[in-house]
Amino acid sequence: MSDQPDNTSRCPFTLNRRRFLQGLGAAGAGVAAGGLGLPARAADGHAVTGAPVSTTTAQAYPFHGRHQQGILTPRPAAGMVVACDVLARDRAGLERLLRTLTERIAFLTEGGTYPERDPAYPPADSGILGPTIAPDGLTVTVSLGASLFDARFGLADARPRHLQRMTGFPNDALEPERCHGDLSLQICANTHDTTLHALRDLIKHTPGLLMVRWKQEGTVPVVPPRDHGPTPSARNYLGFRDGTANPDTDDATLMDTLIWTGSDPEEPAWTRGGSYQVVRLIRNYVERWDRTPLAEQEAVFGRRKASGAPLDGEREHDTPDYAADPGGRITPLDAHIRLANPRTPGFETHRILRRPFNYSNGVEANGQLDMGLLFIVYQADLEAGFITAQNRLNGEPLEEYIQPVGGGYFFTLPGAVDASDYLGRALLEATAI
Ligand SMILES: C=CC1=C(C)c2cc3[nH]c(cc4nc(cc5[nH]c(cc1n2)c(C)c5CCC(=O)O)C(CCC(=O)O)=C4C)c(C)c3C=C
Ligand SMILES: [Fe+2]
Repeated sequence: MSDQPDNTSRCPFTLNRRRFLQGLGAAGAGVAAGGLGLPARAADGHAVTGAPVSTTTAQAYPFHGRHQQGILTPRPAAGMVVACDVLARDRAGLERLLRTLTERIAFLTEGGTYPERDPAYPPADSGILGPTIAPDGLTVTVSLGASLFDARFGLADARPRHLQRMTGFPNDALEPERCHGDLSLQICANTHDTTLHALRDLIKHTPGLLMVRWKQEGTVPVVPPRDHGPTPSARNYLGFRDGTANPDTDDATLMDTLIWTGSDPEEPAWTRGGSYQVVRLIRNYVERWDRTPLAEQEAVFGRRKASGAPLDGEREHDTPDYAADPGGRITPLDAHIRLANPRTPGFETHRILRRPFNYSNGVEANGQLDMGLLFIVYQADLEAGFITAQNRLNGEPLEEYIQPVGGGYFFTLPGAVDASDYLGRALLEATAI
């Protein structure tokens, strides 16, 4: 017998009452639904509470390959970075963790049905996407922090050459509880729920091995499909198109030079096919920004706000010609894009691949919106890439409107090439005693 109180006499939507209303004519039912709480229906016949429909749930990125997914893969609408502490006590535990992550990510990114369990036990899955999950463009990218290469697991001699603990830059106000980590998970998908589902699955399968340290979720605004021409870059929360001047990810030779570790003979051999990941949580002071004149906003970035074009061009992908403007009359010398990439001979080796998401976390005690950029970049050499760019940007006019508050440096593991491989295998084999 149920231990719930019998509320039927007080409930306004009893079965009998529903049956009565269903017997009304269409017009009468419409009125009644609005007034009495029956599921309201839109013109296309969907109930208000029916699930929103997506056409991209079947989209899948193959998990196995030389490189992990989530780096050259186009940014989807939802992303998050989760930094974790590794709780495993020894190398066997670390191997178990890496094998489990590999096996779970392979399943989650392909999709499938969870096994049914004896109801006396917890279900196999959180169930937030139902018993069968679709891939929904999911990618999970696993990277290691410098702290994992301490004395715990005997990895110290195999640390990637440039991997180090992130240190503060002059404009930083880093919050310790939102910095660093032994391991980062970058989780991206077409919908936010798919990223959260993946995270809960990974946590459920790694008890005693992994603990979340901090997490930042983000989004990218979606645009309608276009009939012709390239899709313009998405906008950040300062209203500017962000990502325009990224290196061409279809150029495999360029990616081998700029993004994938492998060409530097000083790097440990196991790192081949990986990449350095930088994550920065950068607060945007949007109230101040929204009261700044348009001309000043455009001078801060060196680009037009509406089109994303450089100040000396007309279209988003026009190339700025700084050589023709040595004094900075058109594009100020301290404009963000001019500092970040002066486009001088030889500077190509310092280019980075940016893959940021916008974040909105709520409200500060002073009533200001806590919004910003979950800035994620990849490069083959951390010092030649992010650190060089950030040092050039120190003191830029944009700093009046932004403040980095967290993040970390990580090394993204090479991919698992087939079903017999696992993420981190080459590292563990290279350091086997
Ligand atoms: C250290 C590297 C960088 C940080 C930190 C950074 C923060 C940051 N950037 C924007 C907005 C834009 N950035 C743009 C271009 C751009 N930014 C960097 C580097 C960092 N940005 C680079 C290397 C470039 C490309 C420069 C070039 O090659 O021309 C742009 C312009 C459009 C584009 O190319 O993407 C915008 C807009 C914000 C809001 C921000 C911190 C909150
Ligand atoms: Fe930038």
